[in-house]
Amino acid sequence: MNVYLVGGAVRDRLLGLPARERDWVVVGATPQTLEAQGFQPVGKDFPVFLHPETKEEYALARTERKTAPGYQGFQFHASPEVTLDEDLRRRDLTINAIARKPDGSLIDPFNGVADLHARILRHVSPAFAEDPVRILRLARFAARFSPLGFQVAEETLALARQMVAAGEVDALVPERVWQELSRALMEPRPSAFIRTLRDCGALARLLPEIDCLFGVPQPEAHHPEIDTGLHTLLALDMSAHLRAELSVRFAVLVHDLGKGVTPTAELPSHRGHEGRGVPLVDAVCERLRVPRAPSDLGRLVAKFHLHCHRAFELKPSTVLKVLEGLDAFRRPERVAQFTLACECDARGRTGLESQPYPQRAFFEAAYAAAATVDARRFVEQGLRGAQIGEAVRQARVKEIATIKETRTTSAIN
Ligand SMILES: Nc1ncnc2c1ncn2[C@@H]1O[C@H](COP(=O)(O)OP(=O)(O)OP(=O)(O)O)[C@@H](O)[C@H]1O
Repeated sequence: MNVYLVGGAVRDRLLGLPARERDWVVVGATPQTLEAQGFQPVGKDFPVFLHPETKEEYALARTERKTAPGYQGFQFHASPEVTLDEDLRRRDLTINAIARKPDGSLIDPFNGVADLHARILRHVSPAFAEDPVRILRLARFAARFSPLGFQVAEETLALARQMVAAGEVDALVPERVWQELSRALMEPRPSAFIRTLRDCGALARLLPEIDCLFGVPQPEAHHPEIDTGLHTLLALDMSAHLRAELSVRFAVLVHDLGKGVTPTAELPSHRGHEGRGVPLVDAVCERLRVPRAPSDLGRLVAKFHLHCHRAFELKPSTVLKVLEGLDAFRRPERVAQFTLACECDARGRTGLESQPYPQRAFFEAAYAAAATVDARRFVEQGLRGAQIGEAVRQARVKEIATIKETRTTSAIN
């Protein structure tokens, strides 16, 4: 049997990037041969084994054939007769289909090295069309590698377009879409994921609420970039620039969905878009089965982002209402997440990328002050039931008012 290093580890080393997980492909072996050598089988769908010591993944060379739409519709064929070329042929991109022998020499039947040098994301073979998740992977690699100058090959985009037109992406199960979307959001340029999906028509099928933001104007005075879709992309890349966690990036993606349903007669103004956005965020989250933390934050940022921008104009009681809306007194981490998403929104505008966003510190300080109010004080004073809640609220408002005053005074000084 022969063993080759494949996939991301080979690609990233050629790009001079830090090493990540190593995947191996085994040619000329049976599951029994590997098990006899101490490899442990993992997963029931794939012929994959763990190395007895390194615990790295070794997959038997395999071919696969689509039998039905969707995730489960694949038939794998792994046998000692499957060649390395056959295994590489069913991989997604040429840059992911380079193998390295233990002696360091490369086997590169699909010219992945040339595409690495030319900075091209190109599909390996027509087999690409058999699994629609490859479109999402393509877009995700664009999000990762476009800062290095990578572009999607025209022929790959054309193939992706055909797949979308044939209804292929409609068969994707929500878990696979969310898995790719959530990974793509964590890449250095998440906007390239959305752009690639848009370029091949997949965005309209998977995230129509985002797709319809493109071409929707906003007031130029607030948004020099004008287009709502473009603003969303700028805000998203800002979230990557500020190294935000997943929930924040997802919230940034969906914060302006309400602008997609503004009545035409009201454009370019979007009065009330926050409220209109919430049910759309719900729809996306339900459809893609988005986990609780990002979906909750997405809803909250859609609903309250203008409050954050206007922090200094708000009455202390309104600041408290926002904090309560965030459930901040039980979920304190929400304050930093919410305000960071709002900063990405504010700085995700052409020419305003470096502007300061003091609203964040203000909200944090207002929360910290309000959180010092201790209900026990009012119990000791003899208050009962609803009276306690009201006293706590008033004390919190007072604390926030003090913060507001100091912040305003220091701004004047
Ligand atoms: N759906 C797929 N279709 C075709 N090939 C795939 C698919 N998923 C994975 N591969 C192949 O398996 C390899 C390993 O997959 P994996 O998802 O670990 O990505 P990777 O390229 O190692 O990148 P990452 O850096 O994200 O781990 C890929 O490089 C690719 O060759």
